[in-house]
Amino acid sequence: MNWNDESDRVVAATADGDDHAVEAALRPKDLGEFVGQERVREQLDLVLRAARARGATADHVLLSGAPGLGKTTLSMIIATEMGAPIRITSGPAIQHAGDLAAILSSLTEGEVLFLDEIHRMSRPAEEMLYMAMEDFRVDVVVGKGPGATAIPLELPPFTLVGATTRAGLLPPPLRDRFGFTGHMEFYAPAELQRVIHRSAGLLDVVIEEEGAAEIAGRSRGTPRIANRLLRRVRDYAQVKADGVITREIAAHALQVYEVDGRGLDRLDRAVLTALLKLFGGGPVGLSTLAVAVGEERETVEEVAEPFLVREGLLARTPRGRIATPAAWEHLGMQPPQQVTRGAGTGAGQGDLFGE
Ligand SMILES: Nc1ncnc2c1ncn2[C@@H]1O[C@H](COP(=O)(O)OP(=O)(O)OP(=O)(O)O)[C@@H](O)[C@H]1O
Repeated sequence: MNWNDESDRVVAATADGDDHAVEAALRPKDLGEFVGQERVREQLDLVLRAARARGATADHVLLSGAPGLGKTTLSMIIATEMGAPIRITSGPAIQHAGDLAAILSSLTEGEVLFLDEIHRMSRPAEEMLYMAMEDFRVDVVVGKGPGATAIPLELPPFTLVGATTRAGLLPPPLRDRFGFTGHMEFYAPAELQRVIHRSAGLLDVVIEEEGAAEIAGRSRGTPRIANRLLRRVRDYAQVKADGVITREIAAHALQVYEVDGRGLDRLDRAVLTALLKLFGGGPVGLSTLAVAVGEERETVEEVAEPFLVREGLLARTPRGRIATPAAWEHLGMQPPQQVTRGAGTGAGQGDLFGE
C-alpha cells in the first residue's frame, strides 16, 4: 500500500469522507458533554459565563492542538453556549482579502466565526482580520491602481474562533488579538474510554468496559481515531460475533486492521522493525531508513515518525534515527549489547532535531 495519503490509514488523525458523515452525530453538544481537556474547559467556561453575564459577545478564542482533538467541536459548543449561530470556514479557503470581507460583512451580531487552519490564511486576509478583530471594522478597497479607494465598513461584534495545529506559526500580532488561547492536549486512555462509551451509546452499540479500554489504548490519544476504531470494531462484532464488543472482540478486530496494542499500524511497525533488524537500533539516516522500508523519505518523516517519537519509541538525534529501549521491548526483541549501554540516547536526549 502507498502510505503517502495519510487518510488511507485507519489510525490517521485527519478526517476522511466516512468520518465527516458520522462525526456530526457524535459531537458533544455542550461543555458538560465534552470529555477531558479539563483546563481548557474550565477556562473557557469562565470566559463564556462572564460574557453572558455582561450581555456581551465573547472574546476571540484561539484553539491549538493536533488534528482530531476536538477544536471544531469546541467551536460549535462555544456558539451553542452563547446562543449564537456559527459560520465555518478555513484559512486555505480564504485566498483573497475580498473573500474574508464578504464573510465578515455578512456576520450577524454575536455570531461565531470558526476559522480552521488559521495559519494558512493569505497575508492580505490576515491583515484585514487584525482590524476586524480589534475594531470590528474593515476597509474594503474599491477599484484598482491610483484610483483605488478604501471604504470603511462597520462590522457587528462577533467572536472569532481560530484553530491551528501550529500555534508557533501564527504571527504575534494575530496571536495577541485573541482574548483566550486554549491548548488542546492528547487524551488519556481513561478519557478516550469515556468518549468511546458515549459514542457507542449514540451508535446503539453494546460495548463492555474492557472492550472500550482495549480500543482506547490503541487510539493514539485522539478522539477521532477512537471513534473510527470503534466503528471498525462494531463491523467486526456484527459480522463475526453477536454484535457485543468485548475486550477479546476488540483485540481481534484491531488485529485484522493491523493496529497493535499501542496503536501502531503496519507502517509504524515496518519503520521500527527495519531500524531494529537492519540497523541494530541505529543511528541511521532518514533516507537510508526510508529506502529500507520502501517508502518516500517524507512518508517516514511526516507520517510515521511523529507518533513513534511521541511514544518514546524512536528518537531523532544529530547522528540519525535511533530506537529507544522501549522500541526493542515493544517488538519483543533483544537489543545488541552496545545499544543497551547507550540506552541513555533514548527519547530524553536534549539535542533532538529533524535530520
Ligand atoms: N472531548 C471530546 N469528547 C467527545 N468527543 C470528542 C471530543 N473531542 C473530539 N471528539 C470527537 O472527535 C471527532 C473529531 O473532533 P473535531 O472534528 O472537533 O476535531 P478537530 O480538532 O477539529 O480536528 P481537525 O483539526 O482535523 O478538524 C468528532 O467526532 C468529535 O465528536
